[in-house]
Amino acid sequence: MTSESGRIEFESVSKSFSPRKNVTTTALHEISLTVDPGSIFGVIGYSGAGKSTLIRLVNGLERPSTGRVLVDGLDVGTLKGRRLREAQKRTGMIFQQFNLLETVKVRDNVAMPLRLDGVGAAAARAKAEEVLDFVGLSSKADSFAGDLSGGQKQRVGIARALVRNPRILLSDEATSALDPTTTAQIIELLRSINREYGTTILVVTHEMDVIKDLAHRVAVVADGTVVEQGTVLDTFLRPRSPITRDFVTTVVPQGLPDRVIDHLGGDGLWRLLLLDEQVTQPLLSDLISKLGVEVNMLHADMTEIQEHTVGQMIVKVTGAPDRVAAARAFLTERVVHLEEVRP
Ligand SMILES: Nc1ncnc2c1ncn2[C@@H]1O[C@H](COP(=O)(O)OP(=O)(O)OP(=O)(O)O)[C@@H](O)[C@H]1O
Repeated sequence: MTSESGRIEFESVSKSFSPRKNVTTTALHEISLTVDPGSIFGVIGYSGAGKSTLIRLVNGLERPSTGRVLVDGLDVGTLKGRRLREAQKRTGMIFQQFNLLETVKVRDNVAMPLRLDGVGAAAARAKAEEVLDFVGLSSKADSFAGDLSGGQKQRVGIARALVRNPRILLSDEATSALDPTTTAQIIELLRSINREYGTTILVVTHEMDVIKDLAHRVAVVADGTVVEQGTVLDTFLRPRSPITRDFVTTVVPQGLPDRVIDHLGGDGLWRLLLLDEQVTQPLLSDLISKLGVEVNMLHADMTEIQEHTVGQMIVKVTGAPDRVAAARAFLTERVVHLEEVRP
């Protein structure tokens, strides 16, 4: 297997379900996406957007109605029997509800995929212990899975997903049942798997925080279609569609209360985004001293996105109309993004 393996391509993929006669649900419509080998790709959408269906197409748990899903060039939707099982070994999967056998010991849960592949008990056990060590759970190998905390169960789920050395890890809302601290630990573990093994990770989630902390690229899905895709940083800085804006707002609140906007509204009420060294500039003092305007700072925050610092300020600039226009031009030069604030 080369380090270039682990590529996933969706080529105009649609998927419909017909659970009953005369009833058809289109879960995915004309999806085209490429997930590069060794990257972490996030898919975000609300409940029912088609995320689980999308991820299940990658390991052949669902087949496209039209279009193709290629894993390292292999058209997964056409495979059957032994060839499908071989392809499925390239992908591991983790789930929101962990899907462990609760009354089975942790070590045996992890070794299970290898035992089902026909690997001998001793070799399967040795490999299970190796991956349990990687996820930091060696000490729980003899515990029953049902006796572990949620975060520990997800570590076991991850160990089980890694036991066949997959080139791709699929994560279906893997942190959605966990508290914020445990979520951060699981995200760090997934990042370390990506770093150390070059494993491609495809993660579906409804939480923009997870995208921010984990993914390199993101696609936003709504009603079975991709409404926007790009790098995570760019998506946070310049969300284009309303739904993407809504997701970004859950991490970087973008508004002021409407009452405040109504009170201050009109020209000069701006939201500024600053990137990396821009956040340490004496921006507002320069603005005041060079352009002679008044500046009222209404909101400021800072966050880390993909090893970049992103600062946000909402300001109200007042002065003569030509001075306010000059202030706008001055700021546009010095920040990465400026927009009017409206209710
Ligand atoms: N096996 C199935 N039979 C019939 N309809 C299905 C099936 N699987 C999914 N659907 C439908 O396809 C649409 C997308 O479902 P999917 O589970 O992929 O969405 P999701 O974004 O993962 O949502 P959630 O986060 O709530 O699981 C929904 O309307 C769902 O009812």
